[in-house]
Amino acid sequence: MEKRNWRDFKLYAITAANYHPGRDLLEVMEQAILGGADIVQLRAKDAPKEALLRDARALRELTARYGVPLIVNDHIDVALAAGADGAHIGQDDLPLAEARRILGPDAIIGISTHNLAQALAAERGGADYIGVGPVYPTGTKPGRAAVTTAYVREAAANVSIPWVAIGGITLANAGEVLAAGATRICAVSAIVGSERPAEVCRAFRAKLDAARAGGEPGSIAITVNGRRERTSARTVGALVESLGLAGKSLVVELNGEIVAREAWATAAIADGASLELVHFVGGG
Ligand SMILES: Cc1ncc(COP(=O)(O)OP(=O)(O)O)c(N)n1
Ligand SMILES: Cc1ncsc1CCOP(=O)(O)O
Ligand SMILES: [Mg+2]
Repeated sequence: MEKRNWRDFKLYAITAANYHPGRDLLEVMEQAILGGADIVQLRAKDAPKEALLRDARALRELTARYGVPLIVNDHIDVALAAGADGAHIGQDDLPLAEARRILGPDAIIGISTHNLAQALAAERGGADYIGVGPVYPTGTKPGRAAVTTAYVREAAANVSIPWVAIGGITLANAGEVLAAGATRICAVSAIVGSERPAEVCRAFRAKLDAARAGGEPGSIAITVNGRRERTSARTVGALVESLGLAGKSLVVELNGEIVAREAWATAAIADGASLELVHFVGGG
């Protein structure tokens, strides 16, 4: 998969099958991607290796279809075997230099950090991105002390590689995390534990976009009715919603083809897409 622009990610979704019993992992993660998650991590702490590899391969296929990077948590061997884009390691996992040696120079390697000294060490050591957290206490990693938004502020002021705030982040407190200087958010339970992961992701994206409006990382360039615009929407439905046209009498043409209303929710918009939106006003 192409690594182009992966650094522009804004919304990082991590798997956790325990939060969606009875629902398929791929279905949940596809919903997250359709809602605007632009990087996906496979994290399954207790899964046997065989099951982990099976899920990694299935997620590889799914994420490649949407051009979304796939990261595997902890297991460098599974990341390699599944052809993932990279791996995420923690302070107690395989050292960064070893992970880099195994995965190679092009792999995306992320590291968890809990204070600024760790963040600066990760930066010096050649990490591609840093996790900053847990910002709040979270049932996904019970017993871990929260670093609070104080560390988010420190990261915002001092870290120059991409970094993502993680831990206990929900739609209710995301504003506080963004106000502390985060421009990227990672969530597990808030996304995959929701009945409607796509809606939650869209709402996170709206907050991320509102916090840093205009040509920000994660947005794509599209043409709408002849005008060049940037958007974080990845489907026709999300675009229509973001333009305040949901529920209106509308015909949508995507790259010269009319998109049936039933297909709006899944019709993907890629960078460079051209759309015509014809809105019928009044009538009768
Ligand atoms: C994006 C991101 N940030 C932090 C973590 C946590 O990694 P780690 O500290 O190794 O803990 P486990 O996830 O392995 O329990 C992460 N996975 N992803
Ligand atoms: C994996 C991880 N690392 C730090 S906090 C965390 C869990 C985040 O999960 P949630 O978004 O459900 O709080
Ligand atoms: Mg780990």
